Amino acid sequence: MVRPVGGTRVLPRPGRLVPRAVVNLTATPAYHGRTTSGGGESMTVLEDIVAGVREDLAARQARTSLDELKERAARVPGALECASVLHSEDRVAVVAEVKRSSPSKGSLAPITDPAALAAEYAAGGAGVISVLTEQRRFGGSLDDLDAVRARVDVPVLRKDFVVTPYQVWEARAHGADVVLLIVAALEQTVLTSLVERVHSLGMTALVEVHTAEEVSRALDAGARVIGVNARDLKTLEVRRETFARLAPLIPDDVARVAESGVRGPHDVMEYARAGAHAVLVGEALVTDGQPRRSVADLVAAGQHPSLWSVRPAVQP
Ligand SMILES: O=P(O)(O)OC[C@@H](O)[C@@H](O)c1c[nH]c2ccccc12
Repeated sequence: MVRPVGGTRVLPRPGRLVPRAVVNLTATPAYHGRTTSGGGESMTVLEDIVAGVREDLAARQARTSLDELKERAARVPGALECASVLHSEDRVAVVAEVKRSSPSKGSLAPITDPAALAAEYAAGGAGVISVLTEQRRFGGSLDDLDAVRARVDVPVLRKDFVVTPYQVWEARAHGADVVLLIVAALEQTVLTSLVERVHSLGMTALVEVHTAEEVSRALDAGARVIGVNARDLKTLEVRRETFARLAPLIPDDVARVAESGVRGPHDVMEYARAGAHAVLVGEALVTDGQPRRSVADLVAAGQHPSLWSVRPAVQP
């Protein structure tokens, strides 16, 4: 096994307070189910996004060699441990996302200062900050990741369409602690080797699933943290019941993250009752104009005593 680069830091407490981020409420609906880009053939949204990601990746690889990335990764502080945050038995962790736009809604918020927004999230009690780095459809970048990493002390998730080990090294070189891997975008052998690569660099893989079959693939690949995305990546519709359907297939020693569709505290409690250890929230936090308070409300909902006195072990 490869040793974690730079060792593992002890998780510090959430970061300092900064002025509230300014966010904008405009959203441009831009629904895409199937597209015809990418050579004229009909592609799913996921395939289309991955094709763009591969092009952008080729450009970065031409600029920065893997060896340079590895040197950079060796110089940054080691990845933060986040199993305890994402797998607590007495609270639901809130993973708060820096997300400018999405394929389903178009522009959500300009987010001119992602670090300030992340600091607000951390001040509100977010356990992890998720940063979209995909550029074409989500308006993110590695610069956003750098800015957020430099500002907050809580674990940071690189949210992108990771299909090569180069992107995993890139995540580490830019200070990420957690890397998203989407089962639907990866062949099983590639998924398994990417999970191993993420773990060998001391980071945590958040392995995203949409179906029962993908849950088994995630478990076979060695996932310790599984995210059930309620948004169907083909149709882009949110179906919150997907989490309750798939959660019983995920054993208790694996952290269950409910992704997408959290509108407020009520949804956090619903996901918690269905067995979520964490929730991942983007749109609701970037569009409501008071990110610190909104995160704090979600955190409070996830610690509600009624959840922990009644929460049953999830039965298969
Ligand atoms: O904005 P929402 O509905 O709160 O969803 C957040 C998050 O789940 C979503 O951004 C997401 C989940 N998986 C992804 C994979 C790629 C890009 C984005 C995502």
